[in-house]
Amino acid sequence: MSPRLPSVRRGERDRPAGRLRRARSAPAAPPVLAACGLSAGYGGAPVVRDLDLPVRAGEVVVLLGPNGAGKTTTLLTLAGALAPHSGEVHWAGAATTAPLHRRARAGLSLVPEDRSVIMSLTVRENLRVGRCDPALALAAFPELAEHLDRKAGLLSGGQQQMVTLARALARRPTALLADELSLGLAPQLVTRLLMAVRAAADDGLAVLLVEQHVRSALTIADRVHVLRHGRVAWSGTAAEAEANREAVASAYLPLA
Ligand SMILES: Nc1ncnc2c1ncn2[C@@H]1O[C@H](COP(=O)(O)OP(=O)(O)OP(=O)(O)O)[C@@H](O)[C@H]1O
Repeated sequence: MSPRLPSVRRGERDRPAGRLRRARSAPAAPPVLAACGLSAGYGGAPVVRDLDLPVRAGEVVVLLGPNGAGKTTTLLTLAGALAPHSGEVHWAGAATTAPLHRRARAGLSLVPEDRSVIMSLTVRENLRVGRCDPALALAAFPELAEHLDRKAGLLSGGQQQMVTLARALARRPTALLADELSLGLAPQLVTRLLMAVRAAADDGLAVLLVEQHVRSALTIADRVHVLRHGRVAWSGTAAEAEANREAVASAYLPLA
């Protein structure tokens, strides 16, 4: 999918950014999850290098970048699905090498790029999988209530993604890592999913979001990192990203 560049003109405020993003004035808390000098990849050569990326309780950090920049690799390494080549992942203030299932038990929720609903199960059954509290899932997405007895395979892509996200949120995680929630979805659904993520962050969840849908992601982001060729090419607050759209967009351009 082609990246959607942040091309909104200043002053064009047809999105609910101001309402979705909470005011942040408190001093920075220690991160729940952090990449510290992290390099990672597949086999010998690292795909991402020297990443420093803290994610704090109550904030949404968005990782942007062109195809192949290393966003998913970063997410998988932070989640414990990939071992770092060098550097460390810190969880709750200490370095961790725990695998994904142990990080999940400790409060990390990963929403991978492929919607992980079980198609042959009903929505109700999906919402009971993996220490999930169905009542919490329905609190996040009340619109799923009318589909509880439908097989997940019969839902639309957006509804399936709601089930995936509802389940992830209903495990009461302390950190949520989500890869391309918006992939292939209509803008209205993207907004709905991102609003649920923002609400969870406002309740204290630490969120790292990989997104191609830049404009939507900026509506809920607190901080933004742009990856290019496995390195951070640009970092700043969401307000700075909005004010420096050219700098952010240039990370998507091919090298001269
Ligand atoms: N399982 C794998 N084995 C080997 N190389 C991989 C594997 N997965 C990804 N890569 C390579 O690592 C690089 C970064 O991929 P990654 O998926 O992290 O990028 P991305 O920024 O998430 O891209 P996209 O936006 O296209 O999903 C790419 O060159 C990709 O081909």
